[in-house]
Amino acid sequence: MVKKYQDDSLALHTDLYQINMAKTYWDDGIHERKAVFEVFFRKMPFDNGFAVFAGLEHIIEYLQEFRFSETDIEYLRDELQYDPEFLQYLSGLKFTGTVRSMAEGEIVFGNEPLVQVEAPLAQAQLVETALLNIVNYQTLIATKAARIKHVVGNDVVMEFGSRRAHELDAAIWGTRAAFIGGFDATSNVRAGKRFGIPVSGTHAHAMIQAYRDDYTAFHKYAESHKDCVFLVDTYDTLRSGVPSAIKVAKELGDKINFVGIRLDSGDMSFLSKEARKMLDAAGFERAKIVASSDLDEYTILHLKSQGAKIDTWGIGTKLITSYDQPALGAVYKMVSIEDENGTMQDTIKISSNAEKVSTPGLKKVYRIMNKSTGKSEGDYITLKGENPESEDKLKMFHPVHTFISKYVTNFEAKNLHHDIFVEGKYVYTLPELNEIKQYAEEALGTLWEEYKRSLNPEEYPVDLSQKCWDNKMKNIEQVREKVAHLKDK
Ligand SMILES: Nc1ncnc2c1ncn2[C@@H]1O[C@H](COP(=O)(O)OP(=O)(O)OP(=O)(O)O)[C@@H](O)[C@H]1O
Ligand SMILES: O=P(O)(O)OC[C@H]1O[C@H](OP(=O)(O)OP(=O)(O)O)[C@H](O)[C@@H]1O
Ligand SMILES: O=C(O)c1cccnc1
Repeated sequence: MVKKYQDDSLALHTDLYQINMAKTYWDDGIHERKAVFEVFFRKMPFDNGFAVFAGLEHIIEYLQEFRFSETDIEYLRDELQYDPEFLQYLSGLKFTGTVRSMAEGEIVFGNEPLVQVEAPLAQAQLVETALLNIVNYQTLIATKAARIKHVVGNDVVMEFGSRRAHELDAAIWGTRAAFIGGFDATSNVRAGKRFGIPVSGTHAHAMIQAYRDDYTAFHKYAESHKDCVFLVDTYDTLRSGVPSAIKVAKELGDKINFVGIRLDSGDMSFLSKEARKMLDAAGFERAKIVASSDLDEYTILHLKSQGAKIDTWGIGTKLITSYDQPALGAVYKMVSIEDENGTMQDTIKISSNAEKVSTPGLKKVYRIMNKSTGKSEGDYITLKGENPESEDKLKMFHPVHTFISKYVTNFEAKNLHHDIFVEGKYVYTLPELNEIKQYAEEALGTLWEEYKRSLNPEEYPVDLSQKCWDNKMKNIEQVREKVAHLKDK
C-alpha cells in the first residue's frame, strides 16, 4: 500500500535529477558555490509578436516557503534511500539566493532573461522545476489572453475555463494570468476571493432542464436575482429562448436588471443579429448579447468580420488549456558559476543550431525607448555593469544575422529587471493585481502595431550589446578549442 504523508510541501515539487545533482554537489563540497541561472524561452508562443510575463507572485510564494518538511525528509530517506548526512543538509535548507525578475505584466520576447537566480549551486538547481512550471504556464495563458483581448477590443471578455483547466491550480493561476493579459472577469469564485478578480456569471442549461422550459426557468431566476443574463439556446434560440427572455424581462420590469442573453451554440453570427433585432424591437436596446462556446481569437475575428452583434465574450477551454500551443518552452540555463578561487566564470551551452547557443554571463535587459515617439525600438541585453545610457548613439544589431543593424539616438534605456530577493531576503513589493494588469496594457501601448497583430507579426529586435556578443563569441571559441584539443588526443 502507498504510504500517505501528512503534508504536501512544495520542496519535492522538483524532478528527481535536481536532487541527484544536489547530492553530487554536496558530496563534492561545491553545493555552496554561487551559480547564476536564467529563465528564458526561445520561440514566441502562438507565433505571436510579444508575450506577457506572469508567474512572479507564485514564484515569490514558492521561494518564501521553500523548506523540506519532516515528511519530505522521511520520504527521501525511506523510499529513495538518501543518506542521513545529505538529508540533514536538506532539512535545514531555505532559499538564500538573489532573484531578479521582469515585473508581472511586462511585455517580453524570446531569448531574454525573464528571471535570474543567483544562488548556492544546489539551491539554484533544486528550484528549477517549480520555477519553469510556474513561468511556462502563466506566461503562456497571459499571452493567449492578450491575443484574445487584442481582437475583442473594448468588448467585455470573461474567463470561463475552470471546468476544462488542467486541474485546480491551473484554473486559478490561469485565470489570474488571463486577467493580467486583459480579461475583465472570471467565473471562478475562489479566484475572486484569492486575487480580487471581479467575478461574473450567468446560468447553465441545467437550470432550464430542471424547470423543463425556458420561460419558467428565467422567471424563477429573475425572482431570486437582480442582475439577469438568460441562456437562450437550450431548446430553440429564436423561437423559445429569446422570446421567453423578453417576456420575463417585460413582466418583471424594474424589479430586475435585465443585463441580456447568452448564446452558446449554433451560428452565432446569424443568431446574434436576429436576437439583436428582437431585443431592440421589444425596447431592450441596452440588453447585451453574450457569446460562449469554444471561442478563441480566430472565431472571434471571424464573427466580427461577419458583423455578429456580440457585446461580451465568455472564453473557457481554448484559453485556459492554451489549446493551440500546449507549452511555452521556457528553459533554465546556467550562465555563470564560481570557481575554486571564488571567481565567477561564464558558462555556455553550445548547439549546432546557432539560435540555441546560450548567451553566457550575468546579463541585464534594457528596453530602448525612443523619446520622440514614446515607442520601444527593441530590447538590448548587456553584461552586468554596462550602461547603455552612457552612449549617445546606440548600435543595435541582430544577434545571429549581425548585418541587420541600426543606430538609435535620443533614447531612454529602461532596466526591465527588478530585485525580488537579495541573499534570501524578500525586497520587492508586488503591485496590486489591477496595477499589474494596467501595467501590461501600458507596456503594450509602447509597441508599434506591427508587433501586435495576431497573424504574421514583425519580429521585435532583441539584441546583444557588443560586449555581450563578444563575450559569447569568446566562450564559443574557448569551447571549440577545448573540444578540438580532445579530438587531437
Ligand atoms: N458564424 C460563425 N462563424 C464562425 N464560427 C462560428 C460561427 N458560429 C459559431 N461558430 C463556432 O463554431 C463552433 C461550432 O461548434 P459546434 O457545431 O460543434 O457546436 P455548437 O453549435 O456550439 O453546438 P453544441 O454546443 O450543441 O455542440 C464553435 O466553436 C463556435 O464558436
Ligand atoms: O466553450 P468554452 O470556451 O470552454 O466555455 C465554457 C463552456 O462551459 C459551458 O459549457 P458546458 O457544456 O460545460 O455547460 P453548460 O451546460 O453550462 O453549457 C458554457 O456553456 C461554455 O460553453
Ligand atoms: O457563467 C457562465 O455563463 C459560465 C460559467 C462557466 C462556464 N460557462 C459559462
